[in-house]
Amino acid sequence: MNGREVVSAVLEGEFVNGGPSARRRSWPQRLADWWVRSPRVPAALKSRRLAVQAVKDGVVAVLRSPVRFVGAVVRGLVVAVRWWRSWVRVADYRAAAEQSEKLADKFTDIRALTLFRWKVTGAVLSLMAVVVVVLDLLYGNRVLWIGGGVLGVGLAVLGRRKDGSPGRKAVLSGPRTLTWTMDPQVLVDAFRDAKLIGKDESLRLVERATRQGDGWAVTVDLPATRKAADAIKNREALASALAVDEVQLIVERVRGNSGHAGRVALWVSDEDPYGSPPQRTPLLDVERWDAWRPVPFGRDARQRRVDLPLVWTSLLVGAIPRQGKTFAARLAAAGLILDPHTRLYVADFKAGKDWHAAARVAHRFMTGDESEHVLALVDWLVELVSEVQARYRRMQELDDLVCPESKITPAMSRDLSLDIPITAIFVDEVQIPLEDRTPLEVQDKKLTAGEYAGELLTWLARKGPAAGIVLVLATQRPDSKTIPSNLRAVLGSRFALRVMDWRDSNIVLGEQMNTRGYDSSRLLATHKGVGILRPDGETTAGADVLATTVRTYYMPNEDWRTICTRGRALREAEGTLTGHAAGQHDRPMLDRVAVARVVGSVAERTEEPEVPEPLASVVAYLGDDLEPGGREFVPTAELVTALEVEPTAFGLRMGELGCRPTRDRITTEDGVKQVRGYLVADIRATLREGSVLDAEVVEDDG
Ligand SMILES: Nc1ncnc2c1ncn2[C@@H]1O[C@H](COP(=O)(O)OP(=O)(O)OP(=O)(O)O)[C@@H](O)[C@H]1O
Repeated sequence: MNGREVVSAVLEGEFVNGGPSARRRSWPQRLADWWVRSPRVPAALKSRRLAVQAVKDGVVAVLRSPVRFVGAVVRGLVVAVRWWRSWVRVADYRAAAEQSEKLADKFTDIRALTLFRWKVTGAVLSLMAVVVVVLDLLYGNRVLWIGGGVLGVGLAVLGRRKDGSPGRKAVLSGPRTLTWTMDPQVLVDAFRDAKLIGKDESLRLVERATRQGDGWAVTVDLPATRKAADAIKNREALASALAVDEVQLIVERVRGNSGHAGRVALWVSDEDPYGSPPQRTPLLDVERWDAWRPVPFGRDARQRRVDLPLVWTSLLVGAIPRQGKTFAARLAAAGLILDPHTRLYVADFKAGKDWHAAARVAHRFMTGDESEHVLALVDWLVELVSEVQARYRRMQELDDLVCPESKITPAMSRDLSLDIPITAIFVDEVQIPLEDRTPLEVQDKKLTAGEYAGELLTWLARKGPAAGIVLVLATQRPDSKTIPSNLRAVLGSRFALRVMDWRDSNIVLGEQMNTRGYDSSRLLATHKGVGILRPDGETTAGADVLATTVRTYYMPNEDWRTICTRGRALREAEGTLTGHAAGQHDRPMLDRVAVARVVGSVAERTEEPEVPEPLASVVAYLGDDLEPGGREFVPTAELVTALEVEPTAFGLRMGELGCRPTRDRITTEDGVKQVRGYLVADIRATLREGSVLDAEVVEDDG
């Protein structure tokens, strides 16, 4: 099946979702809707693709039936012989005698019975032989055929595969990888082994395994009360049960009208989906791009295109060195470069060659990692803050037709007379300016250049997107000290390539993302350019998909240069080449005092005490449950598992912070139990003492 079909299969679950307009629908639409959703209508009648699949399955079933019949007969024969053996040996009587240690007493009885059963066997066989010979003489060969046929069917029925059918289980069952495509029972066993369903529970197959792209796809319904989200979370256990590497297994929820909270779509790739050579960016084939369209970013494991929306959001890229951060940030830049109506600010603190070509198109450009560069960045940010304020003032003056909300629109961004183009600022290795300790005095307040840059960036990420400012920050050090939590909380899209551990991954992707099954420290070092993308808003994978593993397109320097040259030519043609690229090296005109005042007032309001770990993780984990009316009690075991912490150290640290555990009753699958845990009211009280509750609610961007 080709790639386009794969995408449409996924979108099927996404788009049928009715908005407000879906309320008043005509009856044919409602009938169509019912048809798609009804469990009574066979899946094969719901779509052309499924019908074709059903026909193919039918043909395969017919072709395979002789082989399956012979298999069933052989199994039936084995079952029959085993049964006869245990009968003739009087196995049940013998076992009972053995158990009650009376085997010696009963030995004579058993022997007599065995002898008798042998005789019965001999007599029956002789009788059957005589009957067959006589019938054969009377009616000819036909009897043998009919007898053989009846016996074969009988044995096949006895040997058919069914739950609990007798037979030995192979200890080494060979590669399980593809068996499940033929035998759904293997899939059920895998879900059981992965503890995603109970021993007595089963799965409902929504769609049989079908070939999609370079792998197999199957959709199943979990039993009632089991959640698809848990299947996603425990993908690794499932991959182990199916005997594949976890990068080969994609588990997704099916949402919308044809999905529900317990419906899971699985896709198992034949081989490492990121093992093949990377693809080049499709932007190379286009003359120009529209910044308002999501930028082609990469492909997921199933080779579905993943696009990244940039306008109205901001992006944080984090990873350990040499994993492809700069390459990823450049992909985002490439889309904007090919739109002549965007203005670019590029600050390359990596000070390498990677960004060089952008100097030809950027309104402001610098490369270097000295203090002077950090101060220059601060100036740019001050300039942008004034610009954002000026834009809001200008938007207020515009009539409702041009500017319906206090937000930039595509038409406004392209109107040269308004002069409010989409403006993107790219800062590579943003940890360098953020950690800079050059002293600054802003409005009589002494602070470092790093702190001020952090405040300005936070202000821009918060206020800028609606005014057309796009922030793209890449960092090698995604720790909480380097990127202030206030700043992280307002960066909408995140892309985490490989990092050192799950904490760093959560810092880039958002609190608790590891417990939801997204941990970029699990990515392989050899998989360069592969990362977890948590986009802001709708992507091609659908608005409901929390995050996707993406392999970015490969855009080496030569392609990057081509795109920058093309971007320059477009700007020259449109008359939008400005600033650095146009040879104007003037320093920005700055109203530092006014900017310090607006940023300072926001910064003061948002300056909140940090919640220490592990309390911060507990708070993030509890989320809304922390509010009054949420949960009253949370077991320690649950927290320890969810946060992946060492229990003793966790208990000690929580104690130091003022949270003492208590015992309470909880209802589990095995009945009511008394367990240790924390009262949520106590956690709330501890936070309030440190007056940090509000702070963390802002910070909890997960
Ligand atoms: N999508 C991709 N496919 C294949 N290889 C890639 C991809 N993206 C990046 N790479 C490779 O990864 C290498 C490192 O990329 P990049 O320079 O972007 O890393 P970085 O994370 O920015 O490193 P540093 O932290 O040192 O700045 C590149 O040389 C490139 O060859």
